[in-house]
Amino acid sequence: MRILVTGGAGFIGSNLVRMLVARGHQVLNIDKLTYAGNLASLGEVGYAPNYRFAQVDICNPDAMRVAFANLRPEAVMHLAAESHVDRSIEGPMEFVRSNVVGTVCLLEASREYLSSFKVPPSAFRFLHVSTDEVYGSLGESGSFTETTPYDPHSPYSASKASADHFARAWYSTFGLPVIVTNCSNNYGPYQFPEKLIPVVILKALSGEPIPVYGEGKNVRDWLYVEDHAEALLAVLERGKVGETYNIGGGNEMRNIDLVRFLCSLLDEEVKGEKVKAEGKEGRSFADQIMFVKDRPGHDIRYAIDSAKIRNQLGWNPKHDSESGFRNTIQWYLKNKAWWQAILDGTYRLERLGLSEAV
Ligand SMILES: Cc1cn([C@H]2C[C@H](O)[C@@H](COP(=O)(O)OP(=O)(O)O[C@H]3O[C@H](C)C(=O)[C@H](O)[C@H]3O)O2)c(=O)[nH]c1=O
Repeated sequence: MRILVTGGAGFIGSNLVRMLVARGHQVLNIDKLTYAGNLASLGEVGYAPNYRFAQVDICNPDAMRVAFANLRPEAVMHLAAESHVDRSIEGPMEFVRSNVVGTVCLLEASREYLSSFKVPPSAFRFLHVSTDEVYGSLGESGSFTETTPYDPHSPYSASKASADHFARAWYSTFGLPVIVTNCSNNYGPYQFPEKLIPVVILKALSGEPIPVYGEGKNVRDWLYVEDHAEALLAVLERGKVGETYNIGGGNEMRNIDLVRFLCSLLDEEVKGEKVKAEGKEGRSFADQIMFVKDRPGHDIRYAIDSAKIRNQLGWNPKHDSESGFRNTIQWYLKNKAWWQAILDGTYRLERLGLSEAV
């Protein structure tokens, strides 16, 4: 398929693009390259004949017209978004602009493309990728289904909820063939070091305190990013237009249990000389855990019911928490150049197509 991916230089986007390109799809990756967009996350994919990249803001209608005309996509997979809850509390407006206005601009650009190029809706799909945070916060039991009413709490989840509503409105009102997906917490290679998993790994390795918000009792469901990418492709290929699909990893954990588990895996993976050299012999990375001020409005628990996508589309996550988290730790241990450049700020040069040596 010819697929226009938005946000393909981000964490989930780059993992998805890698998979699509490897499977032979023609991909045009549109990314504005804001702070978390990083072309280094795509590496060798950049040279594939079935991959192209354009640094484009989805809010720029002229640039989007050119992108649609160049690719003539059969599908849009919309992942471009501001995604970090803490940042949305610090500065909500960027979330409104990227997630709400950006999505509406893209819906409009898609509608205009179908009309200008006389593409029948049956030959096109718009996959809007969203989050389980739109459903709000659960108590100790229950899980979100596709019919759970929306109840977002953070500026981030409110912006995603709004975008979901706009996407569905373009289906109901204009007949744009929209499908919405809502996923749980993703983790895996190339995740920007502001989210919990890379924060834990990198703080542990640097010997700094590992911050756990509040008492660490909040519960999240963890989905390995490659399983998520597989789910998105299953929805694109076999999902029903106008429907919503929840995508969860089936790995619910309290934050503190997860952080302790990651520390125990790190103890095993970073053993021997390095640990000795840092004077940590006989100690666990868990000793670095520090409880810090809680996130305002911190949702207690997310749990997702993935029965619909499992039963109707035959998708199942392949990674359990042991294999997924171990792979992730090993990836961060092997790919220091990737994250060190982010910590140093030098990865920004990648966006300009320049190397550090220039
Ligand atoms: C960064 C950080 C986080 N936390 C806590 C806060 C959460 O309860 C949990 C995970 O936090 P994180 O910011 O990694 O992810 P969420 O706020 O759950 O949201 C994430 O998963 C959803 C589905 C999206 O849609 C978001 O885009 C994505 O960012 O760990 C800490 O305790 N310490 C830390 O240093």
